[in-house]
Amino acid sequence: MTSAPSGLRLEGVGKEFVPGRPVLQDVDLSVASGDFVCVVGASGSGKSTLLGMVAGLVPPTSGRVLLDGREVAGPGPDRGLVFQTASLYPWRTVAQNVAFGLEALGVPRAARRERVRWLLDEVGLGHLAGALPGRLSGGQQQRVAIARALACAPRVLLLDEPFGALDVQTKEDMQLFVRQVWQDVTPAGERPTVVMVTHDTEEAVFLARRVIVLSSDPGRISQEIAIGLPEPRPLEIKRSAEFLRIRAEVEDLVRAEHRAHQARVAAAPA
Ligand SMILES: Nc1ncnc2c1ncn2[C@@H]1O[C@H](COP(=O)(O)OP(=O)(O)OP(=O)(O)O)[C@@H](O)[C@H]1O
Repeated sequence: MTSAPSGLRLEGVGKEFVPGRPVLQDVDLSVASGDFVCVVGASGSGKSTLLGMVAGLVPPTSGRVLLDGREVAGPGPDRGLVFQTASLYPWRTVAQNVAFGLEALGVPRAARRERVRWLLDEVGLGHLAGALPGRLSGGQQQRVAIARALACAPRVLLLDEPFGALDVQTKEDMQLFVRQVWQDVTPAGERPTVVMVTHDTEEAVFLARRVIVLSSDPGRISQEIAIGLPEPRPLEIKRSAEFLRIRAEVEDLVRAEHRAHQARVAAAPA
């Protein structure tokens, strides 16, 4: 018996919300288990749609999404999702928010408590376990959302512009944090696969081991750039010549896609 290929695979994936007007077309992508991939591209190129398909929230019009060889047919605990706004349950404490998915899975109370405690320590918020989300800063709320997404030990962590609403310093703290989480997310040290959408090319190059650039009209993968920066990556690496070179390359690609999109919009009949 051969074992199923491990990791995430998109095979000829396309999406049309309006028939005949594809948002995404022929997307082929393989993400090895434990890899960290960032998706960048012009606004409206279909980045969130792509993530939504992996999450199982957006059914593809064509092609298929496979996780460890099994076709994704809907949301599941093997994929954790975090959006730009933390969307925590305001009436539940921090610990209760993190425990939500574990309750839904019927994990016994003692095991739940232990897992939640471990996760809150991991995200540096153990002291706020009993607080309501309204008391937390934006960065803290995103940490809780990430802890909640990790609670069921997902195979894949899907991040959709998770730090887009944060100030620059908090954002950098969160970038270091998410890389740390990626490195030691379970007591066993197992690494989740991370797929993150961001508008911020510096963030993409700092975080990812591979950056995927989407083209527009329809969205397709136009480039895949391996980020060969050394590990671990301190913030200072952002000032290195190699980092700046890769960042400029990614920025040029995204800018070219954006301009091509604008030119097509301008040329389209009114
Ligand atoms: N549920 C939906 N129904 C109809 N059209 C949709 C739906 N979701 C997305 N779209 C359209 O699909 C296109 C791609 O949207 P998507 O949000 O995936 O792009 P994006 O690259 O994430 O954009 P941004 O960078 O601005 O967040 C847009 O034209 C959007 O209007």
